[in-house]
Amino acid sequence: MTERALLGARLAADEITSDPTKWFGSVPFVVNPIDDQITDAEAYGKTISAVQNSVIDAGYNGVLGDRYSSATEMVAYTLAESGIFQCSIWSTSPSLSNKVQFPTFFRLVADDNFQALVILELVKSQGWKRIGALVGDESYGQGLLDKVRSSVDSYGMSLLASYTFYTNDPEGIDYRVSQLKALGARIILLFPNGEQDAVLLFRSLAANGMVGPDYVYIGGDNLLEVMAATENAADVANVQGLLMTEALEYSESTKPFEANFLAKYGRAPLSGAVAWYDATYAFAYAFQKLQNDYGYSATDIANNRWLEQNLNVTQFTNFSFQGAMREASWMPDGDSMNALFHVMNLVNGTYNEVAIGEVGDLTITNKIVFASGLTDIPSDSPMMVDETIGYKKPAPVAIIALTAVLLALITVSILPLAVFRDHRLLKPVSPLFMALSLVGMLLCLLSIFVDAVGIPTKTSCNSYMALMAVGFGTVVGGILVKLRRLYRIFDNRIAHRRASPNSELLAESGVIVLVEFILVFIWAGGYPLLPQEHNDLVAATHYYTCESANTSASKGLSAAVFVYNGLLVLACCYFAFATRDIYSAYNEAKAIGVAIYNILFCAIIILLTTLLTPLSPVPGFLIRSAFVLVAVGVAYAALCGRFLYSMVASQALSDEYHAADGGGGGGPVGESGAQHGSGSGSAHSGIAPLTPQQRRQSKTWVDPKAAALTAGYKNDMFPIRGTSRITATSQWRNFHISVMVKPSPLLVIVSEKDQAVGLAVPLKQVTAECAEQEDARFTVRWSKGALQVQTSKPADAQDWVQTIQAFARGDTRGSVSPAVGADIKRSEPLLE
Ligand SMILES: NCCCC(=O)O
Repeated sequence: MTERALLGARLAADEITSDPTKWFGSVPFVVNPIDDQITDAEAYGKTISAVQNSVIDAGYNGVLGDRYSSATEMVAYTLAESGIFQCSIWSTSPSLSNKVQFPTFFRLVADDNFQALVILELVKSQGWKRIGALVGDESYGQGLLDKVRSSVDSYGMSLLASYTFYTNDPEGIDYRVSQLKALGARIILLFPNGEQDAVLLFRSLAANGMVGPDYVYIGGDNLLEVMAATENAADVANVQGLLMTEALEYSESTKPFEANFLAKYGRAPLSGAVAWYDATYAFAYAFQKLQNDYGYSATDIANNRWLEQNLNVTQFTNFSFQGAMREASWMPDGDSMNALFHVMNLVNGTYNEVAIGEVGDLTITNKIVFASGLTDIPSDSPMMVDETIGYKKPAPVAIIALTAVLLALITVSILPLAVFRDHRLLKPVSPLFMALSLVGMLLCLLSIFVDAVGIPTKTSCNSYMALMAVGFGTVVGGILVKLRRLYRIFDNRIAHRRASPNSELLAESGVIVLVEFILVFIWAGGYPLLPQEHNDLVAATHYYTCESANTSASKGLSAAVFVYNGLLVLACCYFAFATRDIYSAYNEAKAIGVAIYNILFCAIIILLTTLLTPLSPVPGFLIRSAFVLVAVGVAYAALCGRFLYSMVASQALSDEYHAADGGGGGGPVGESGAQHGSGSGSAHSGIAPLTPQQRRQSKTWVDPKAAALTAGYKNDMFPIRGTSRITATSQWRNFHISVMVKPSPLLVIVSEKDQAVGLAVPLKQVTAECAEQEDARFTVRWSKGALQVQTSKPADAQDWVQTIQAFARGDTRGSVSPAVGADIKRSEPLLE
């Protein structure tokens, strides 16, 4: 018996003893505390023996207590055979109403069926409809939960979930708390067994981020003990705004009791004291009734002679009296006729009454102050944050605007590639492959628009996947084919003999993209992506994803697409590295390397952020799209933009020159002062050079190569490497190479980049040879050097060897090959 119980009961007993005329004469009425031996559930055996030895055998006439229902049940069970009655003011489990099990138990407090309904009425008064419950495993909580569970429907509410937890399983408490959080419960009923598990529960709620303005906790009356204990202050502080129902004890009618209590003990009574006071009087009235009904004396009562009557609880409690709280009377099962409650609200460590009443008549007396410190009623559901992307939010709009600009630039770029495909600055870097890359880039950019859709559809989900896969494959496939072409021309000693024609390279790109198409068709056709709406109740977010109904197949196909494209990128990186030192007029290999390394970097960032980081949809979209834009932007600049810019700049320079020259013939020497692959030493400028047919039709046109041969002169520009004072041993660099008969037979090599760098070797010292018939390279050797010269086709190489040999002999006609003699075309560009 707690001190507050003992003080309340003793006040009543002393009053009874001090009024012998009214009560029991000289027989004193005494209340003694007996240790119920309860420390935990395992101690119930001790409780039973304590009741047997210290109550029944000791000849007590009645029992006040116990507190918690589980202990009270053990006491009542033990007392049943003896016929000794027991009254509790605190044990509220409905199970104690069972008079078969607990025939001598009665109570001066309403059972929890009433408390549960008052709690539901409180919930209803705030407009809440969704509740959750965390419940201890003992009789009290389970009883409350049973009533809540069976009554929510009639209150128009739903119990999202109820979890029973165990004091000896703290991890289980955490798990159950997190489960409730995942269900989005915001209004949560707490029915712990007692102080110990209530504190564990409070800690778990805090650890799971379930305290604060979004959450409301409502407990039953046993939370009072938890709240009262000062050692729990830190844990209790976490559940500010907590609401707690409690049997109504103190009111205007208890003022006389409070005054007497204060006068006797020098302090105000605590919760429970007045109820124990009334319970003590209940026994006095019951014994007095026994005297009246059966003629027992006070001593007979004290000696338990009345037990011979074998009274049941209905007979024993068949009276009423005006208690300190209110009139006390009982139902036939010994439960109190009174079921008045009030609701307390925890605000900054104090408890304010906010509601009072009974089932069907609960009145809100004061506004509830919630954990926010405000009286605004929190929602019973998470306030879902809209995480859909859409075309209206500022950040996605910015990305979409950038995408639109890049998309327009790339679209506009395709036209000049087609119109000026033979321009001297475009043709060497293959406008066809530029256009192919641009189409791939366009597809990637279009995927951003589709990705940004607010509410995805089956079409948008699969379109995004298809656009990204095919677009990526087209860009990277084109790069791979192009790099491999460079590699074959310059580094692969076996393959270099034959540069791949465009048709072959187009076919290779087509095969790469075809594999992407096949994967996309299998995916979209067999396991299509479907929009999935998500309401994440833990993060309180609403968003959509695209997922296949067959997760395994979808994951497999996703992995196949990633692996395939990853291998393409790795192959590109290999060829980019292998061809990094290839020199060309436009540093083409290096530019492609920059593009592919950048694509690899962006792809890795996108993959890492997509797979490893749990990003919410909008940030995920922003990162994904930003890196697609970077990848496409850099690839565009490196693979296409800079050539178009050079062409436009070159045209502007040409126009300026023509304007200054009055529009007369001739023009400036092309970019960097060198024609690119002219066959005879005459530089071409402008956008559209004359075709061979146009040249032949011109009255003034003279076959330049034939003329040059007749004149004993031949020149061109080729990549050259080897041992000499002006060449690199292994890196190809462009040089003008000339052979001439006059003024003396010479081989002259001049750097394309720096015309001050050159050398001249008498042809008599030079030997020239093609290693093999099909080789597009030829070698020139003299006493101090040996150079490899890379032409674009074997016929050119042989022609040069024959020319060098003929000029060395002083023969200016011996070099004319049948093909050259028939139609001397402008040489094919070096790199293409
Ligand atoms: N009325 C709250 C006391 C708890 C219990 O009955 O176990």
